[in-house]
Amino acid sequence: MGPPIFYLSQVTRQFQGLTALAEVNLSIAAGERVALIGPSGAGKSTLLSLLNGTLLPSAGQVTVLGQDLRRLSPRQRRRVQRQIGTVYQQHHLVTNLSVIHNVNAGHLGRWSLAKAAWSLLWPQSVEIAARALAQVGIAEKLYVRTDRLSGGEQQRVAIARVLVQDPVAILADEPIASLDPARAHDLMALLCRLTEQSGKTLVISLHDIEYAFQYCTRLVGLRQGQIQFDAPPAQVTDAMIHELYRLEQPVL
Ligand SMILES: Nc1ncnc2c1ncn2[C@@H]1O[C@H](COP(=O)(O)OP(=O)(O)OP(=O)(O)O)[C@@H](O)[C@H]1O
Repeated sequence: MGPPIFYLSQVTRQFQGLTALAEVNLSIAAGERVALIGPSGAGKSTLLSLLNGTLLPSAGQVTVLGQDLRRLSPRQRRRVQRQIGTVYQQHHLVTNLSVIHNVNAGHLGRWSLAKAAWSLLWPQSVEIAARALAQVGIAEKLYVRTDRLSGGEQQRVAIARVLVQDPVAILADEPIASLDPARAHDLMALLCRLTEQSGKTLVISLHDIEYAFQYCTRLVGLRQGQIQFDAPPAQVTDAMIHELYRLEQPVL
């Protein structure tokens, strides 16, 4: 097995005195499909933000593609960050622009300002955008205004934008939370297919654990900022899940 894509050693992240993650150790290799599960506030989004460098740790070390993000200049850090694509539940699309502009935003880290500006008038890299849209199953929407699409289609545009970026790893924060079960399964299957085909790594936070069991190769259970278990689905028992989501008993 090659060097890990993500490596966290004793990572703690605090927000104004609140500890969102505490002394987390985690190593994720190329091609893994890792689900982050656990109750609200467990630290799943915080962990994803550490993996893509949106947040830096308060203590400990986060290594992405062999680079310690805290030791890099902003420019070097951006170069590493471009290799990590993130799909958010709120898709962060500019909905009054056509789909192609939103997909092309995946190039922005690499394009010059002039090319980016020019692309607003004359879309560049049409073929690449069209291929990405075909991969997510909405090839015909290339020139449609983004706000004319359904929520599920907009989610696919967000994934196409990440594909154009051609990242080594895809992170997804609750990507199926607003979808009905049929569309949620469809999207999970799509994310698996896209990452499996190209050997990309997938790290995905999920509220609905059924999808984690069905589609991921590894489940990381987070509770109160700590990893409670880290195992393949076949080794995760009902008792472990029950314990993960257990409500705290109020102190009387
Ligand atoms: N920017 C922030 N400022 C202050 N506190 C934060 C910030 N981001 C997260 N937190 C806190 O850190 C803890 C972990 O939050 P996080 O969003 O990572 O959890 P989560 O497991 O993703 O929850 P959910 O499933 O509800 O999205 C929570 O107590 C949250 O309130």
